[in-house]
Amino acid sequence: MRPMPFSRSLGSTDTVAVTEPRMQPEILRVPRLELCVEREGGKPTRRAMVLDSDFVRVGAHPSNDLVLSDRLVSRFHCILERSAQGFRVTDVGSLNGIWIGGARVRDADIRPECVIELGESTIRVRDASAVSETELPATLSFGSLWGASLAMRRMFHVLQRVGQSSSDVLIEGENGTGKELIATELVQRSNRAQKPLVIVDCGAISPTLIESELFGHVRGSFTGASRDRAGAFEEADGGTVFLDEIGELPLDMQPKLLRALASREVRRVGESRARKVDIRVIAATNRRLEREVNSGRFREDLYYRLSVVTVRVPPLRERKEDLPLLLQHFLSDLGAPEQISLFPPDVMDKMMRYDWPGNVRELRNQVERTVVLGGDALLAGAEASPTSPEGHPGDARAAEALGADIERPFKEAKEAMVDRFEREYLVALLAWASGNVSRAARKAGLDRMYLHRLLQRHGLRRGAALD
Ligand SMILES: Nc1ncnc2c1ncn2[C@@H]1O[C@H](COP(=O)(O)OP(=O)(O)OP(=O)(O)O)[C@@H](O)[C@H]1O
Repeated sequence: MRPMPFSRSLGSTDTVAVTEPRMQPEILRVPRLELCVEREGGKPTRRAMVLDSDFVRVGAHPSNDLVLSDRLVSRFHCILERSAQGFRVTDVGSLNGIWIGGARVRDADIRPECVIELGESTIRVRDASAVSETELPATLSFGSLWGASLAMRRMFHVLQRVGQSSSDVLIEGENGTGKELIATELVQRSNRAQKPLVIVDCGAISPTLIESELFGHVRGSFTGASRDRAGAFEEADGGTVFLDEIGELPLDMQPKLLRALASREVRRVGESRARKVDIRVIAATNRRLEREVNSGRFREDLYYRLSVVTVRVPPLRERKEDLPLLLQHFLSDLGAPEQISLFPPDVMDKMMRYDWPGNVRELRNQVERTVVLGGDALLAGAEASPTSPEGHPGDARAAEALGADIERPFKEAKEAMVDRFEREYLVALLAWASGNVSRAARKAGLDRMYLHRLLQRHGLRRGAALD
């Protein structure tokens, strides 16, 4: 697909007109901040680091970018990152908090000369000679991922480098920001592209089954284990395991995963023999794992192991300049580029003002909905909150299309309609997820076991499903 011409603004320092992806690298001027530690653990000090990457982790643990030796600073205390407004500091669940100007703040936009207090340490934020120059490839896409914002283009740059390496990767980002798409693109660029990619949704598998899903089991090792079965790690041998929603992994499974990652060996449930596996692990989460570590829900050592290479995907509300390009992309994908006329300037204005809590997935759905149902659908979607009880004007038309049969008693007609709906929904859902029930359950927001039962009821899946 080729995006239509549009222009993007990178802020006051830099406005560039973009017509289509160009091959020449481009010099981007990126504002920088300097972080000066003026007090550390109660003692005066003077050390500085320049913040010209997209985020910096601050805390007492050695894996942070800025490590503070202070007994009152948490292992993972706060994050300083670029935002649409400039820079932001966010407390990631520290015990003693972050303080600015005598007030405890959870997150705040920061400016040069702002002083952040944590424990018995202080960091002064300074302007680091205004800007740094970064050479970025002048591309607006990374495979099927599109983005024109500075944040996305910097991420594409990082992804290009990560794609060429074989290291494990952690992808962090809110729901619908494209984490799975990134994982797929990374796999396609790696020398494991022709080897299996096994996706495990740690959030959709019951805690009692997750060990078997990951590492396999031998017959009789638990009720329902009627035959030997290889787990995801063995199935992916030579290829990649994508551990989605890694933040949901039960605490008691975490040391086992850590051992498998460190040794590249797995033991099936009920078996003492270790089996060697050659895998690359890509993990994704919509949680701030630092916060999970601080609250004891995620093991520090596993986080440390997973986060060696971290890619952070910014939420769509932080990069609204991506909207026109994404819109063009989705319209082209739908084979309806001319439907851009459904998005006149007043609609674009509303889209720009909307926060997109469901991120790019929500945008994609809204665009599809608008193309199918007409302009009203998107206006309503962008104005009402996603949980708005008012519904969309298009719903009336959609209900009519359901064809309610008044020749039958209400109860019977309703049951028949629900039945038809369930079946159609499940068929489409399974097709979308290429038969992968975990993925399907996650997309539909259903418990995996419940989805299995539904599939069985509609004759869409044979057998007891899990074994
Ligand atoms: N930058 C992008 N360019 C084009 N399409 C995108 C982009 N980001 C996300 N999408 C689309 O948005 C939808 C959601 O993406 P994806 O499933 O990868 O998100 P996710 O972060 O893994 O979500 P979740 O955490 O809910 O599983 C997909 O249809 C994907 O193709």
